[in-house]
Amino acid sequence: MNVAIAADHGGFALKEHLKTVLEDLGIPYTDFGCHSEASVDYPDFAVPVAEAVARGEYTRGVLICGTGLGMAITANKIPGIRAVTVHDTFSAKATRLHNDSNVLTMGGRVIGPGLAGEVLRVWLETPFEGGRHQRRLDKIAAVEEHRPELRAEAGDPACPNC
Ligand SMILES: O=C(CO)[C@H](O)[C@H](O)[C@H](O)COP(=O)(O)O
Repeated sequence: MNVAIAADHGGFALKEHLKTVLEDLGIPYTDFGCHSEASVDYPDFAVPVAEAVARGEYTRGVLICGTGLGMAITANKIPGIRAVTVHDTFSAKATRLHNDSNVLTMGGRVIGPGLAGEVLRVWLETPFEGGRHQRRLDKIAAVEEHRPELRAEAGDPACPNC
């Protein structure tokens, strides 16, 4: 397990705290920036982290902006990325069990450091359940790959022309 972490200015302070949580958990990480509260653009940080996770260089990505939303929108443009914005531990557990999410985003203007650290810990420690959930992830991958034959094989009723 290793983690790529990044933030924009709205998430900088929370990123710094989450790095201490990763250190306490003994999980190695790389900080992709930013390195201050000076205004920056979140896509410039979401894309390198998402691409590094998609290439398999990191097991998981963690992206923090003001809300977590811009980071998630951007990261989900990268094939193979399942980025989720999560601010509670129930969803953190569920999205790992069911979605095998590989990028977690949070908002530094939304959540405090204590709960954010707990969300991160639960998200990192919960395994993917597989089974029926893998079938659903296969359908997402088929859409992402623009491969209607995969959607047809998967019996996707939302793809009537497959
Ligand atoms: O992308 C976002 C919203 O979906 C993030 O919260 C950004 O951090 C935010 O938009 C930055 O806003 P700012 O006014 O430039 O600080």
